[in-house]
Order: sequence, then structure tokens, then C-alpha cells
Amino acid sequence: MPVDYYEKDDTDYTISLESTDLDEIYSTTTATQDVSNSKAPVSLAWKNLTYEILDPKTKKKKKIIQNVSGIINPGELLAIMGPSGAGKSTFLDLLAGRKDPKNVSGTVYLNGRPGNVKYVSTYVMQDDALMGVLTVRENIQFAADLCFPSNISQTEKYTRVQNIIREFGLERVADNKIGTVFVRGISGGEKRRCAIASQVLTLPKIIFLDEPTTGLDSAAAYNVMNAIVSMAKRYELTVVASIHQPSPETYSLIDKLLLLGHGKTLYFGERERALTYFDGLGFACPPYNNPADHFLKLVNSDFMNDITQAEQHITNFSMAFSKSKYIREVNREIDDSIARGNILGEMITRRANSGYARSFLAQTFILLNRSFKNATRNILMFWIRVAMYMCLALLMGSTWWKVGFEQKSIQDRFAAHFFSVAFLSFMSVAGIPGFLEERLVFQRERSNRFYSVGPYVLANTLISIPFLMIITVSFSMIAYPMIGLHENFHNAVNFLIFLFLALFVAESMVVFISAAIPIFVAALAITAFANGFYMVVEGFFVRRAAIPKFLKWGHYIDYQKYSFEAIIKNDFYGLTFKCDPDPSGLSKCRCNFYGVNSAETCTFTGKDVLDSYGYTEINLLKWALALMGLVLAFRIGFYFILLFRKGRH
Ligand SMILES: Nc1ncnc2c1ncn2[C@@H]1O[C@H](COP(=O)(O)OP(=O)(O)OP(=O)(O)O)[C@@H](O)[C@H]1O
Repeated sequence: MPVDYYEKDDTDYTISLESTDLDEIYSTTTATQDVSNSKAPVSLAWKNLTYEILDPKTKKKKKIIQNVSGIINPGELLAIMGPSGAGKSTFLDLLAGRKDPKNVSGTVYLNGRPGNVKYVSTYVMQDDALMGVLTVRENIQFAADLCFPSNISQTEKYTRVQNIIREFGLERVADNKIGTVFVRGISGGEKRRCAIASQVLTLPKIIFLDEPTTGLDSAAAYNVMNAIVSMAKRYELTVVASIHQPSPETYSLIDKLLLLGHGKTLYFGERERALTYFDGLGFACPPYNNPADHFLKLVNSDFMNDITQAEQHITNFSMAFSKSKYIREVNREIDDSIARGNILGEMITRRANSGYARSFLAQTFILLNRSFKNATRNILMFWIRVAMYMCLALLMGSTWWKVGFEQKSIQDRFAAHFFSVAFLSFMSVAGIPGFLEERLVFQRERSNRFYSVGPYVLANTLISIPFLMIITVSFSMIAYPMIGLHENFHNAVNFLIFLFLALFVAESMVVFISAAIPIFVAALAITAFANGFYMVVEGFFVRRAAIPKFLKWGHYIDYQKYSFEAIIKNDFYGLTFKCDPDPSGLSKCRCNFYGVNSAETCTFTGKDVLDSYGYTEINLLKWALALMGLVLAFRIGFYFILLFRKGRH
């Protein structure tokens, strides 16, 4: 019987899967899906959670979060609120297991047992990192392809995608593109719902959301939160969200509230009881006021002139709560949950850390498929570059039109080759914005264990090959015959190969630098500098012997050198050039380069030219291998940078 994952009996919250189907899914899913498909819901409790850092300014220890305790049960939504700088994001990260454990004290419990939630939950970041050129459905389908195990059929996955699209109210825009700078896409609220839907598709039992309503108007914010809450209630999912300033409607969706100030608990408990609590302290919410606004105003000390007074203001609220019956009730509830603690809590953590839903090859294939769609549809990333290279080819073709075989055209021919390699490689900086956009998506997907770094790097490398080929061929088809380079077919093919290899290294260097420094202007400046450096030490402007010793190493790792030298050898060898007539008439001709019979024939060969410039050791095969080695080196560097350079998540 087909599994209908989202069809659920509203009265008893039993997922209408046949138990055998369900068990099969549990036993085969991994990572995030492990817990998400566990039949038992998960309660989340935390006791005396503290986060301490070494303040970079004062060099003293500073507590960002102090002794925060609480508990939420399946199906509940906990909202973390507080003024700016209260510690909401830090606390969310802390609870989600995304902070360095050496700075953390206190315990997090899953169903009453200490556990690491990192691998058993999903964390929805604030930025909607989605592929802008793909549709809503394609973005969610991609997540389904990676997050469900291979024994779930394509039709079934499609049905699940369809269901979640319906649950998040995205049917109307399901086949619309997300949107890019060129294409107006869906609205901000729809984008946020799509990002969330693609992460909760597998029904992870715990969902963390970092300010899911920020940047949305109140209606859109309500729609986003309502979709999450309906889902949480239906499937008994535990939801924790940091929220800035909820409207009364959004506020009414919250089950529990954690109010923070300077990293301390100012209130934790049921939303409805917060009014009674603050009323008891003498801060009743005035009629017709939004309780959320009232609490936030009450605990905001940012605009107090005196820092000590501001500190005292927060301390008063925190002390009041620590002495209240509310915290005693919370502690009792946590202790009860620990006493009842079931083994599932431990199993969850142990089972969850076991890997990915899909194999290495499957991940690579799915990523390749998406990258292909992305590259062919992404005007900025690809088509503008193709157009630019073709315009450049026309420009070069016109400037170096039929460069010829005169002695005086030798320098022009060298310059044409130098410019083809240097400028084409230089312009690979155009790939930086596209890569940086994709990098955000990669970070989100990787942190949620959609796939590992290896398949991503492999897919990114493989997908560049056909696209760089298209660029090389479209450039060469125009420039090569216009300039009038070596006519033999195999020389034209060699030209293509070495230009392609130069571009491949340049592209690999771009992704390597952009991964290491993911800031557009910085990546641009460094890539431009590196290419400028390579041009200088290439041995074209300055002879190799004249390159200063301390820069000589650069010459040997210079991809432009290998490509340029291979291309000049390929072009010059086999050509014959004419010497100039001698204007004085004293001799037959005047040759700048001499071969064996130059004096009689008034000609010299391309080899004579290269020999006279000292280009005697160029070996096409070795030079091609050197270029491939550089591709490999940059790609391996790219892999390790992505592996070790972690973002906030
Ligand atoms: N690694 C760190 N080093 C120094 N200070 C930090 C660090 N992490 C957080 N803080 C400080 O801790 C406080 C809480 O930061 P956090 O980002 O969690 O607040 P927030 O409530 O989410 O703020 P906002 O609503 O403005 O996003 C801030 O004052 C912040 O400057």
C-alpha cells in the first residue's frame, strides 16, 4: 500500500502509515531522518544551560547565556523573545548543539536522557538560501531526493513533495521560480515557507528556527508561523523559534515563551500564564495592548542612560523569576521527565550520527543534476560569461585580423596568445557572485546533512567541464580563424585543449579563493591579484632569467605560463615567416631571427623564433599534466576548505 506520510488522523495524531511501511522507513533512514521517522515524539529539556566566552576586548570571561532551564513537549512551539542583544540567537544555537562544547555548561535532554540534538533536528536559518532559478517544487523535490532513502520510490517522493507544498500553502506558486536579480520570483513569505518546507519535509522531530518571521509583514509572518504550528501539532514535532516582535495573531500561536534579557531568564513557561506572572509583579498589560510588545518594552533596558541601572533592571526581573513558583514548576517538570527518561533519548543520538540518507554516488548525481539546471538557467553565472567571451573573441579577431607571417607580425602573434590566455582566465572572476550564492545554499544543506562535502566538490568540478568547454569553443570558433592562427586541424584542437585547461585552473582557483574568503569584494581582489601576479611571472613581459629570485617559484606554479607556452609552441612550430627587405639594398633581406637557410631563403621558422627567445623546453604533454595537476591542487584545497571552514551553523 502506498505510504501517505502526511495523511493523518486529526483526533489521535496517529500517522496513517501501515506499520510495516513505517518500520521499513525507520530502519533504512539515517541522520536527520532517523529521528524524524521515529514513531515516538521527542520532548526537549535543558537545565542550567550556560554559555561563556572570552571577551575579545576585555580578555575576561563573559557569560552570554546564564543558567537557563526549561522544557517543551512534542507538538509545542517555544518562542524565544527578548530585546536586541538579549541572547536569543546564541541560546537557539546552544540548544541546537551548534556551539563549541568547551564554552558550554549545563545539560540538554531528549526524552529525559542527555543527548545531542545536532544530528536529530533541523535548523532553519534566517536567510532563505535557495536556488533562485529553480521553482518551488524543484527546490523541495531536490531535498526529497537527498533526504529520503533510495527504497522510497520516485512517485512516493513526488507525492510527499506535493503534500508538503499543500501543507505550506505553496500550491499557487509551486511552479514559479524562487527569483533572482533578473527574474522577479515569489514573495518573501512564500520564499520563507519554501525554505522551511524543504527542511521539514522529512518531519524531523525537533525544528529550530532562527527568526523565521524577520523581514515579513504581519500577515506573511502569521502564515509562516501558522504553517509550522499546524504541522507541529499534526505530527507532534517540537519547535523552537527565536522571534523578534510577533503580532498579536502570531503571538497567539505560541505555546511556551522564554523571555531573555542579558542572557538571563526573565520568564519561562506557558504563554497564557506570562500575563498573570507580570501582573503579579505589578506590570499588568494595559487593555488592548499586544502582550508581546508589552513584555519587550518592560524588559528593554537599552535606552537607559545609566548602565548600572540597566543591569539592575534586568537583574530585578531575573531574580524575581528565579524566586517564583514558575521556575520551581519548570524544574519539577524537568526532573519528572528525567525520572521517566526513556531509552529513546540515547538511541536517538547514537543512531543519528551514522551518515547520510543517500550514497556518495547518488548525492553526486543529484547535485550534478541540480547544478546543470542552475548553470543553464542562471544568466549571471553562465550566459553572460559566454556572451562576454564571444564579444571578446570578435574584438580580438578584429584587432589581430589575419595577423600574417611577416617578420613584423611576430610580436602581434605573441601578444594575441598572451591576451587570449590572460584575459580569458582573468575573466573567470565573473563566476564569483554565482558561486557565493550557491555557497550559502551549500552551507544550509550541508549543516542539515543533505549531503557531504565530497559529492558537492565532485559535482561542482564535473559540471564546470562542459560549461568551460562551451566557453572555450565559442571563443575559439570566432577568434582562431579571424586572427589566422595555425590552419592544421590538430593545432586548432591543441589550442582548444590548452585554453580550456587554463580556464579550468582559473575556475578552480576562483572557487578555492571564494570558499576561503566568501566576501565578494575580497574574493574579487584576491583573485585579480593572483592573476596579475601570474601574468608578471609568466615570462612574457620579463624573461624568465630576469624574474627576481624571490618570485621565481611563482613562475613554476603559474598556470598561465604553461598554457601560453604550450599555445605558442603549438602555433609557431611548422610556420615559416618572411624577413623584411633590406632598404639599403646591401643584402637580399634583413632577418631578425635566423634559421639554417635564412640568408638564402629570406625566411625563418617559428621554431627559430621560439629558440631565440629561449622557449626550448616546452613539452605539450608535460605542460598539460602540469595544468591538470594545478586543477587537482586547487580542487583538493577547495575540498579541505569547505570541510574545515564552518559557518555559524
Ligand atoms: N562570540 C561572541 N563574542 C562576543 N560577544 C558575543 C559573542 N556571541 C554573542 N555575543 C554577544 O552576546 C549578546 C547576545 O547576542 P545574540 O546575537 O545572541 O543576541 P540576539 O538576542 O539574538 O540579538 P538580535 O535580536 O539583535 O539578533 C550580544 O551582546 C552579542 O554581542
